[in-house]
Amino acid sequence: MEHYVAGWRGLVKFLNTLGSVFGFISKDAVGKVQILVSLLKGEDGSHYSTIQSMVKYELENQLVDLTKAGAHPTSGCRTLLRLHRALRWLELFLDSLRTCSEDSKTSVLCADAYNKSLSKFHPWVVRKAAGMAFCLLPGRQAFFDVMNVGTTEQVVAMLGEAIPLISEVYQITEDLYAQHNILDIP
Ligand SMILES: CCCCCCCC/C=C\CCCCCCCC(=O)N[C@@H](COP(=O)(O)O)[C@H](O)/C=C/CCCCCCCCCCCCC
Repeated sequence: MEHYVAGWRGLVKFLNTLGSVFGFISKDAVGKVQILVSLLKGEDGSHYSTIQSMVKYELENQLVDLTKAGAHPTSGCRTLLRLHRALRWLELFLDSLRTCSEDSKTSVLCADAYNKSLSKFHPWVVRKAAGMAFCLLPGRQAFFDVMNVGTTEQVVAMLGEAIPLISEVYQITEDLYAQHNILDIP
């Protein structure tokens, strides 16, 4: 969990460099990361050291609203599920950035990745706001420059190593949530 949270913190830091138009996205992600950090550092923190232990603890102690929003709007399982869904967007987006041609539009790549993943969980107003923000994304080269990894070839190689790890984390979480039937926490 500590590493999961650290990963998201790094991503949010990157997002914040893209400008205030992404502030509403960053704010939501920061809020969710903060909830997980509070749980991890709280008095029951030992139960939050892994995603597996969190799921077991919260389900065994009825700390998750399973069918309708109720007493546990900030459960770890619910909060992490939102970030988990966003991780699929990230995986798709990074993979398209890695494989696209130099003149591809990042706004289109980002929107495609979003439409294939996260968008189905968002209401109309969030989808519209996200779509508008995507139009203000910098070009592929600017993305790569901010990453500060080196030449385009080096960034592409780095992404080639990172994406399978993101996919693995995504799949392990997806399987765990499916096994406990908690992929639809409201
Ligand atoms: C070389 C490229 C590196 C790319 C690095 C990208 C860094 C991205 C960092 C953060 C991604 C944002 C994560 C957003 C989490 C959204 C979680 C969510 O779905 N929340 C909604 C549901 O929450 P509840 O209401 O149920 O608690 C919430 O309603 C969402 C509100 C904000 C809008 C979310 C839009 C998400 C768009 C994702 C694409 C981000 C675009 C970034 C462009 C780089």
